[in-house]
Amino acid sequence: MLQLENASKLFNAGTPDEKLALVGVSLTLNPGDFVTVIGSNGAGKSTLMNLISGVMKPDYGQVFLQGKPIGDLPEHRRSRWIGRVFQDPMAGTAPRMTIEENLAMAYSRGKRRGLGFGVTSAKRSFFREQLKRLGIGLEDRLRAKVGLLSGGERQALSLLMATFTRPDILLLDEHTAALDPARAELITRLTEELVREMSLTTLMVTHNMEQAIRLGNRLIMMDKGRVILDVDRDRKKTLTVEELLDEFARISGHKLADDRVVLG
Ligand SMILES: Nc1ncnc2c1ncn2[C@@H]1O[C@H](COP(=O)(O)OP(=O)(O)OP(=O)(O)O)[C@@H](O)[C@H]1O
Repeated sequence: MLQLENASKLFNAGTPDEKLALVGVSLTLNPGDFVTVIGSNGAGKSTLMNLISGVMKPDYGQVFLQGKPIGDLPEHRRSRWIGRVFQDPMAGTAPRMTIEENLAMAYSRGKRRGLGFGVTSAKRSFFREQLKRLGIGLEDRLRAKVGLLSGGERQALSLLMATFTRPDILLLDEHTAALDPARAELITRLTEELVREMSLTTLMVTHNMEQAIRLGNRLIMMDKGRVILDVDRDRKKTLTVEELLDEFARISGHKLADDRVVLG
C-alpha cells in the first residue's frame, strides 16, 4: 500500500519564481489499484510521481510504502520497490548495452548484493521467457544493442524491466505519449496484461482521456497542485470523455488546459 499524507512541494521558495507545485496531497493506493491521473498543464502530476519515486523529497508531509515512511530515501534505494517508465523511450534503458545486459541490470535491482549484473545461462533463459511475453520478437535479439531498437521496442523493454521484479508500485509517466498510435496501442495492451497478471499497484499519468477512463479501476484528476476528484470503478464504467471534461470544469472552475490532451 502507498500513502501520501499531506504531501506538499514548493519550488524556488522565497524567490519571485516561487511555485507551490503540490498542496497537501493525501492519497492512498490500495494493493492492486490501477489509478490513472489526468490534469491541466502544471497541475503537479510529474511532481507527484517524483515524490513517490524519490527524485525529490516533499517539503511537508510524508510518503509511506507498506506503512513505512520513505520520504527521506533516495531514488536508488526505492527502486527495488518502485518501477517507473518515462515518456522518453531513451530514458529507461542503457543504449550501449545489450538487451540481456539491460535486463540483468534491472534484475539485480532489489536482489542481495554480490549477485552482480552478470548474465548466466539460467538468467538468459529467464530473460528469453520474459521477452517472449511481449510478443515482438525481442527474445531472439538478446545480444542486440538497445540503442538499435525502435522507440516502441525500447518502451516495451522498459516496461518489462520496470515490472519483472514485481515492484510494489509501478509508475507510468505518460509512457505511450511519444509513440505513434499503433505502437502506443501495443504498449497500452502490454501494460494492461502485465499489470493484470502481476496485480501491480499502478499509477499512470496520461493525456489521453479515453485511455484514462478505459484503463484501471480509479481515475484521479489534478489541478493546481491538488487532487480535485477521485473517480471509483463503478462511476468510471459509465463515464464519457465529455462528462469527464465537464466535471473537471465544474470542480476547478475552468476548462482543462492541457496542450497535449487527446480525447480518444
Ligand atoms: N524543478 C522545478 N523547479 C521549479 N518549478 C518546477 C519544477 N518542477 C515543476 N515545477 C513547476 O511546478 C508545477 C507543477 O509541475 P509538474 O511538472 O508537476 O506538472 P504536470 O502536471 O506534470 O504538468 P504537465 O502536464 O504540463 O507536464 C509547474 O508550475 C512547474 O512549472
